[in-house]
Formats: sequence, structure tokens, C-alpha cells
Amino acid sequence: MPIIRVALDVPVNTLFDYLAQDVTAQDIGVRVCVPFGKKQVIGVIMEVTTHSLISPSRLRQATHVFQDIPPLPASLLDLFRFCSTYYHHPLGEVVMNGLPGRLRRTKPVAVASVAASRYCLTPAGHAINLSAISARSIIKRRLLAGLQESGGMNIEEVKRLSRRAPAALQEFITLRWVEETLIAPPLTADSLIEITSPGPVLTADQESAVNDVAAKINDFNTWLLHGITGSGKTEVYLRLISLLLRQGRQTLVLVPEINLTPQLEAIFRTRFPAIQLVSLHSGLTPGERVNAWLQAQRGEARIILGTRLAVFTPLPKLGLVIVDEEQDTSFKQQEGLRYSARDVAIFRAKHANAPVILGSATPSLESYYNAINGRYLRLRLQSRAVKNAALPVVRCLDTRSARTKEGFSVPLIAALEKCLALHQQSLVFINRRGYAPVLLCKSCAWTATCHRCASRLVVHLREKQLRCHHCGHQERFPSACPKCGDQDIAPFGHGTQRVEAALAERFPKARIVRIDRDSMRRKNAWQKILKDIQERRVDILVGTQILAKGHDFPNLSLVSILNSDASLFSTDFRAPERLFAQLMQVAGRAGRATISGEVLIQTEFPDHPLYQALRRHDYDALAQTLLAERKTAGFPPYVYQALLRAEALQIAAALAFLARAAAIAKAPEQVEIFDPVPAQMSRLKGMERAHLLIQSGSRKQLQEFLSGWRSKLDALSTHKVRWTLDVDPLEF
Ligand SMILES: Nc1ncnc2c1ncn2[C@@H]1O[C@H](COP(=O)(O)OP(=O)(O)OP(=O)(O)O)[C@@H](O)[C@H]1O
Ligand SMILES: [Zn+2]
Repeated sequence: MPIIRVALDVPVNTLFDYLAQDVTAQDIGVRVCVPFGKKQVIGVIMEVTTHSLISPSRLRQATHVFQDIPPLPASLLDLFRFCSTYYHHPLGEVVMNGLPGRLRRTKPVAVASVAASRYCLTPAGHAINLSAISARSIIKRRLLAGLQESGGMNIEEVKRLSRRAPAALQEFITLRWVEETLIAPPLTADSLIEITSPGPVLTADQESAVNDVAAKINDFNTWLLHGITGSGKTEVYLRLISLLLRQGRQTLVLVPEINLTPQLEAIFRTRFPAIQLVSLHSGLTPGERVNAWLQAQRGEARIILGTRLAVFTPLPKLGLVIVDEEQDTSFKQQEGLRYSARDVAIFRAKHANAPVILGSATPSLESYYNAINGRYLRLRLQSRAVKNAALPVVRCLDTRSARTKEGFSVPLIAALEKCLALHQQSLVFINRRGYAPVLLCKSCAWTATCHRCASRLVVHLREKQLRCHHCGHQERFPSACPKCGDQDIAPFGHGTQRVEAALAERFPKARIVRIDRDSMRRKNAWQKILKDIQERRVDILVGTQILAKGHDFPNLSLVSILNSDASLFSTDFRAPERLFAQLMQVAGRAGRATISGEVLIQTEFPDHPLYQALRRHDYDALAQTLLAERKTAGFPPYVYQALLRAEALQIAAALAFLARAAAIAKAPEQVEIFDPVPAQMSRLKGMERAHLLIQSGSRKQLQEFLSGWRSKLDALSTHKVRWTLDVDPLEF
């Protein structure tokens, strides 16, 4: 009987052997149910063979081989293998965590029920009052409420309400309360071309970028599309995608934030109305997700738009990969398999022999370095795309000399006032949510800290709470200082809520909207706000970096930046790069259309090179300076790094483990191992954290060393210590 080698979601880097009847090499990539200990678990067949190191008498039999969907394609299995090798992470975990939740259950997916239709209330349905339905018809009530709240459901979602909800749905359809709309039907390759609506005339920069890539559209190259904010990078993507559509191929588009997907999705859908586009992000229901994934696997979905996890979508006709805002740190997963979706995307493109485009106004220094040394091909867009739109004027407001009131200097208030008078929109950027970052006792200097993390609790005044932004811990706002009993405790510093309150007081008539993770929690909150901004029902936006990225607000003329100085002097060597990117991004929201823009930065360090470069919109100057510093200090991109992270209840245990790990390392000369140190965030969720930095000038040497070391680490006893390897770490 054939033997199958199965990837299982267990933290050991090995495949598991089972006997399976009638299985052939054709079944590689198929899901199987197998006994594991006393349980039945799901796995994926990675190999089919005839011999095993385990004696035949001890081999167990696979319980079930699924035939519900086609096998995972070999290219996806190769991608999983690459990630397992490069990130030194158990293959089974890589494979299983790369699959949608529905494919990880020990039962088949109901492909027949895969939602192709959406059910929405008709005007008649909307007019029905819940109370009009008998209180005993619980299911009908629930369904109606569900349809009202969601604005539309697919059959999966209906079923989740109740087993009998589909019957109620049928009844509603008969009553004409509900109508069914088909989600775009599949198309044949030839019918695609004519359906794209035309775009604007390209700018000269856009045209040459499109032509350069188009000339090599069927070859692997990594292109860095370095275009200033508002230069029309999206249009370049659209033109290239349309080329690929004509070849009947698929494009994978990765974006950093789930918030960005609806906007981009709308742009793509308008341009390619008849094309199957699926969008993959954490906001989908499990049914929607597996459905989108299967459409991609069948090659029906031609454009796959998604956040980092989408990099693991099966794409049989992959022809182009786009990573928008490639510098964004959200492409890096910070737990489990710590992969960088951008880097994995490059591997994918290479494997598919397809071009990959990394787009940004402020590329990561790694990508920039690769572009200047010729490993990547650089495309530049140097002017704004909309006719007569220019980059905003950037000025620093020196807060050493000017007094501020509730965080605002007099000139800034005046600028906001002027904007309001002109009926233009302004944006106040402060990258800290909550009311104030610190709660301070004025008599004994006590500050509120999280008992689980090495962090301060943030004041959320409206909710009368203190919250930890690292672990989510919440507690009541104390009435007196717990240390000295004094009642004179007060919020210190500013967050978005406080800025919003101050503005509301200063400009009582202005329509102010706060945009941060707290205000965005409700479903569809973002779409509603975007609409309000676009339709000019908002005067002042107050927000964190959620606002900074990629959005196009044509009526926005003033951007002001508060409290960015702290990041100038961070211990993290990547902090200046990130701050600069963030400020360039947020500054880039101003003056994108015909009205001109202005950016005001309140700072005590107006002469700092970072602000100087920002004033001149000079990314290259700053990048060169930072690269020179990195070279001297021996930091990436001049070296390659990995971290061995350890956490334990006692810091001593974590450090001791790391010391033992270092002792067995036997690193070659070209690989340097540093001493174990506590992490920058030394305590998180009740665990003490430390790490060991390993670095080398050669990626190959580092990788070879890590492979050997990883198996020795597996053999170390790790009493009460949890450890992981982080290759190309971004956080320390
Ligand atoms: N060739 C063109 N002619 C006229 N308008 C254009 C052209 N190309 C793009 N635009 C418009 O320019 C604006 C900015 O484009 P887009 O949002 O793609 O910029 P971007 O390069 O992605 O900027 P950012 O980095 O700030 O996100 C959009 O409103 C877009 O419709
Ligand atoms: Zn905490």
C-alpha cells in the first residue's frame, strides 16, 4: 500500500507517514484526515512513496482522503517549502496556517454551497418593521435583522443564523422582500479585453514606467516603482494589469491595510467591471474567504487583492505581482511564521517567472539599496499626476519659541481657521490614540502602568478607562493616586481623543471626525467616513497613521503634524526611516487635486535633517544619509540579521536559555552572535522577553548556520521557555 507523507499543524519540523489506499502521485496536495495520538487531525499530502523509516507494523492508516476540491498546486507547495526553509519554521505549521480556516477542518468544504449570490433587502423589505413579524417567528426576525444590519448576506451567512434560515429566506424572496444578485460570473479569457473602461492620458513618467515593465512583462524582475505621493502609481498598476488580463493571466495585489482594500477594490472594479476580482483580508467570513480562495485556485479570479496573508493564495495563472506601499511593516507577520509578505511575494514572482512591482513614495531602505545597486530595476514618477497639482509646501512651526495651548500653537490654529473659512478640509495627524498616553500623579510622580507589560496605560477619558495598547488590558480610571492617595492625578500628553476635544472646543461649528483604531472598530465605519469626507461633510480630520496611507482626499489642503519629535530619538535604528515615511505619506495627502496644499509640523527641532529633507520632499537625500549611518554602524541592508526570541515568566530563565543556545551555536567566522539581552518591550502579556541577535554580511552563510543551529535548538531542553527564530526581524 502506498505511504503518504503528511504535513500536520504541529511544531515539529517533520512530515508524518501514513498508509493510504489507492493514493497516487496525483494526490499530492490533497487534504487528508489522519489519526494523531488519540485525535483525528487534518493534514496535506506532501509526498507519496513506498517506503518509510517507520516499521510497516507501526504505520497507521489515513482515515479519509478528501476529494472535495482539487489538490493544492505544486507551486503553492513549493512556496510553503521555501518559507519553511528560509524562516526555519516547521513545514506542517507553514502549510496548515497558509490555508483558509474552512480547509483546516476535518470535514469537506461544501463547494456546492459556495456563495455565488448575495441576498439584499428590496425597498419593500426595508420597509418591513421587525415588530410586524410575529414574536414566535424567531428565525424570520433574526434573518430580517441580519439583512438590515449587514446590507446583504450570502448563503453561508444566512445558514449561520440558523439551520432553518434558508427556508425563511426563500419565503422572503417569494414575498419580494429580498432579491438575489449574482456575484460576477466567470468569464472566458477572450471576452475580457473589450470590457475594460479607458483610463486617463498617462503622464510622461507613468508612460515610461508602463513601457519599461511592459517590455519585460513575461520575465521575472523586481521593479521598484518609486513615485512621489499623488504621482499616480495606481494608474501604472492598472495599465499593467490590463496587459495581463489580455494574456488571460492573474495578478496578485498586496496592500498593507484592510482599510485600503475597499478603495482600491472600487477603483479596480470600475476599471475592469466584468473581471472577477476577489479581495482577501481579515474582515471576511470563513465562507467568503474559502470561496475567494477557490475562485483564485480555479483561475477564475483574475485580480486577487489582499493583505499579507493573500500571498499564500494558489494562483495557477500568475503573471504579475504588485506590492503597494512596500515599506509598510504590516507586511511582516509578528507571530508564528514570521514571514515578510513582500519578500515572499518576490520569491513567488521569481518562481512563476513573472514581474513583481514594489510601489512606494518612500521605499524601505532595503529596497532602495537594492535598486541603487542594480538588483532591482527602478522606475521613477517625479511629479503629481493631476494637472497643476503640486507637492505641498512644508513648514516647521518652532514650538520652543511659540507657546502651545492644548497642543496647538497660535499659527497652527490660525491656519486651521483659514482653512475652515475657505471650506477646505484639514487633517491633524497625531500618531497616538486615546486621550493621553500617561496618567500622572502630580504629587508623587506615580504613573499608571500595565501589570502585564512594560508599558504605560493610556487614558481613555470618555470610557473612564485606562487601557494597555499592547495587551488590551483595561481598568477603571482611579479616583486617587494608588501610591500616595493624592487626588491630583491628571492625564499628561496628547492623544487623538484629546486633540479632537480641544478642536471641538476651539471650533464649535466645525465638523470634526476622529479616525483611529478605536473609532474604526465598527464594521463599515471606514466606508461611511470616507464617503462623508468625499462628499464634504467633514471639515477637520483627526487621526493616526491609518489616515496617512494611500488615500486620495481631493479637497484636503492642510495637513498638520503634532508630537512627532519623540520618534527622532528612538533606540530603534529603523525609527527615523519609519518616521520619515509616515510623515511623507501624511504630508502627501495635502494638495492632491487642483487646490494647493500646505503641511505644518510642530516641532522643537526644526533644523533636524529629517524635517529638512521633508521640507524639500527629498527622499533620496535622507535615504543616502541613513544608508551611510547604517553602513558605519553595520546595520541592514549591509548585514543580514536573525533573532532568537525567548520568553518566560522569569527573565533569568529566558536569558539562561539564550546563553545555552549561544553556547551550542559554533558559528563560523562570518556569522556574529551577540550577547542575550532583554527585548525593547521587555515584558508583554505577563511574559518576560529577551533575544539573541545573529548577523552576517552573507545571507547564504547566515542561512546555512541557522539550519544547523535550528536542529540543535530543537534538541535543547526548554523548560518553561518559549522560543522562536525571526529571520529579517523588524522589531527588537
Ligand atoms: N494620468 C493621469 N491623469 C490625471 N489624473 C491622474 C493620472 N494618473 C493618476 N491620476 C489621479 O491622480 C491621483 C493620485 O493618484 P494615486 O492615488 O494613484 O497616487 P499614488 O501615486 O498612489 O500616491 P500615494 O503614494 O500618495 O498613494 C488620483 O486621483 C488619480 O485618479
Ligand atoms: Zn499590557
